[in-house]
Amino acid sequence: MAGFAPLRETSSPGIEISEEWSVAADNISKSFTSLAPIVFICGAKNSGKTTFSRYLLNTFLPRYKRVAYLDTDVGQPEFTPPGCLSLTIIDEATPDLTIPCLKTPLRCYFFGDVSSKRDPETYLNCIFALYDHYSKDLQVSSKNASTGAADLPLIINTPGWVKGLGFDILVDMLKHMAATHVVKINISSVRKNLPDGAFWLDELDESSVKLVEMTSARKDSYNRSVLVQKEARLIRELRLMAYFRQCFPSNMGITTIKELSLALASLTPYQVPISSIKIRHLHCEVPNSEVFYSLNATIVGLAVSCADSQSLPVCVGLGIVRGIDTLKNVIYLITPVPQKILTGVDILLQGYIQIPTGLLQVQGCVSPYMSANVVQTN
Ligand SMILES: Nc1ncnc2c1ncn2[C@@H]1O[C@H](COP(=O)(O)OP(=O)(O)OP(=O)(O)O)[C@@H](O)[C@H]1O
Repeated sequence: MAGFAPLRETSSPGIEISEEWSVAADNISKSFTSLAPIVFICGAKNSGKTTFSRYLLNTFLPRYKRVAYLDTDVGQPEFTPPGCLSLTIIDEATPDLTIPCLKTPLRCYFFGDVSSKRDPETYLNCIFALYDHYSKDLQVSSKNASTGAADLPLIINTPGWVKGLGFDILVDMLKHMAATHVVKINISSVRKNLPDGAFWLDELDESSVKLVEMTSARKDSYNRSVLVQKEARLIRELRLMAYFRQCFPSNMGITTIKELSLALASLTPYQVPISSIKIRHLHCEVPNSEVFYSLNATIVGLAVSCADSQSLPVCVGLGIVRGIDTLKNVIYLITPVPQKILTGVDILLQGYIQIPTGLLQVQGCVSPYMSANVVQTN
């Protein structure tokens, strides 16, 4: 029966891989010219881009051993907390296709927002810089000595914002990147999909890119896409909590949000001398007199400036500004970033990533992040 492609159960509960998906992943992983595949995955919201990316990653790994993953979905990144854009090298399969896991990226930039809407130019600059790092430094260095072919495939997962400015951003990405395959996942609600065909090319452009059009894997008996709506805000908060959970050893027995909020509130923070860092708000201007007030009780990107002033500062992780003492000239910071890396940090990047509300309420004490006298100004 047309449209009722057989579904394969995977080891991940609830995830089924259609034959269309499995054939596509297989064909892409076997297509090898002088370069390993560079696969750009796009499509409507909740169409399954991330799930297919994870599945493709697992398909690539036995063959290539290492896969580069460029995450452009700044609201719900795969391996980093929200607000980050990153390039990660993966060398082991994702055991569960439903659960994202945190990994240390090879390179990361803190964009500081959960959508590219407010500053598409900076967003694209970060993505281009990550892609260029792959194409100029990694793709070349990964060339197989005997075959001369590059052995490091790249998967690019993209956000589900495919209309208006979101569409223009996708086109700009595709024009910058030398993708070998563009995987377009369509859903049954046609008007929500990307345009048919090679939508990123101008009329006279020629391209050798292979366009792989496929449909979302789950369908109902009327062949309509079954889209599982995600609670984006909740997912973001859980990702941030999972990130800051890393401040503690895994055997510490922190299993609830309450336990985590208490543990974070009791953790001895790092003291960062104000004189050793620059503070930069990424998306708005803060008057000098308000900088510390605006910084207090926020999540910041911990960044290291580059010798080349044109390059974007590289983000090594996130921190919670626990308090600021302007008499002692120190900022108190909670972060899972190890001290030896933290000592290289010279910029705190502030954006719109907020402390999850669940962590602000600590039973038994005044919320440590919000107490009125944390910032001393005289
Ligand atoms: N093949 C599948 N089998 C079962 N569930 C699926 C499958 N594909 C996607 N889903 C579910 O649908 C939801 C959306 O999937 P996914 O996150 O992969 O979509 P997305 O296109 O990346 O979303 P977004 O546009 O928000 O980035 C998830 O809950 C996912 O588990």
